Amino acid sequence: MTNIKNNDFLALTRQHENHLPASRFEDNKHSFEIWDTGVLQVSPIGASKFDLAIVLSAGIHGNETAPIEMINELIKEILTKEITLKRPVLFIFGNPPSMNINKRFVIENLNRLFCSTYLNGVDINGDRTNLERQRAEKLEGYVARFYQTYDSENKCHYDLHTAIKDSVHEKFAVYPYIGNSPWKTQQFELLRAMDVTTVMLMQKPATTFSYHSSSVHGADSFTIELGKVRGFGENDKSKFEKAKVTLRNLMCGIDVDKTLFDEANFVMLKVHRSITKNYGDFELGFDDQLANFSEFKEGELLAKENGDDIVAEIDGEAIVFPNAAVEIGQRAILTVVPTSVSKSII
Ligand SMILES: O=C(O)CCC(=O)N[C@@H](CCC(=O)O)C(=O)O
Ligand SMILES: [Zn+2]
Repeated sequence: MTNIKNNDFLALTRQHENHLPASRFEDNKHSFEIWDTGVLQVSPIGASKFDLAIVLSAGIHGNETAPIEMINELIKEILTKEITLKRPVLFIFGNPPSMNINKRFVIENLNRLFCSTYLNGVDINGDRTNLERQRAEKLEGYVARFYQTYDSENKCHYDLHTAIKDSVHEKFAVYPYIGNSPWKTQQFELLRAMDVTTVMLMQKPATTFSYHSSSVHGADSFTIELGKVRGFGENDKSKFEKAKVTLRNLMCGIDVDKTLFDEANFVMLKVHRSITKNYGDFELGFDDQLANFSEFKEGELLAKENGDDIVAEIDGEAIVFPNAAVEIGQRAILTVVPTSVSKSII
């Protein structure tokens, strides 16, 4: 029997924002293990070998509520036996205390603390071990435990977000840097099924959750931006339906057809550069409301700091995730340019 009241794992998580004791229960189809607040492993009963182990995370930023609500609904469908999983899934609500204050984070951006970055330096209060640093370390441990438990041939991780700004391309994915490895048609088709046809190819390592799963565990891993930041209960669920159906299918063993891949169906972009905020007076050179993927001409102003202008280096350089309020030393703008994946894809 479930010990999740009203089958609402999000409510349980938010009621216990810092800790939930580990527990286990099962029905005739699935075993459920709560590992911590916001961390739930669900596994099909009866099989011991699986072709794919799936990590689904949301709420790494607490105010990005649409994917949090979507994942909660998928969990509810399992708990109420509406659907039956074919593959084990680790569900993660990343930062429950920040969900409860409707903020991106409490002290520090959790999505800059992975790959053991939580060990480095101190936060703005001089603290080495704030809750977000502790959470990053724990989440890394849970993901490792999950992938080690199943030791499946394939691993994937979809880290679901929503963006702060409007966006020329409403839904888009970040494909973490994978060195010389090829991009995967299967993954592009899965994104397309989710209604995500704009993909940003990262060109170097990062300290994000998706890069961590990709680089440490070899998972097919993505940060996926499904729309714009809104409060709990304010999201238009119809806009997330294709993402939800695709993830439900994946969990239930229904895969996309990778032979349908055609690059013409996508907007493929590669990161041209990452502009770091180096001084406290950093300011954007454009309207704060400008949409992600707005293009600039060579020489147009992107930002100013310490008396210097930072300008577009080439025509068509487009901005993504502009944020002058980040901490000094962090990424304040990404710029992207068109690219092709045709030379390195399987
Ligand atoms: O809209 C924004 O400025 C931020 C949206 C967001 O949280 N994006 C992620 C992207 C992570 C990645 O680069 O893989 C982030 O900034 O953490
Ligand atoms: Zn986010």
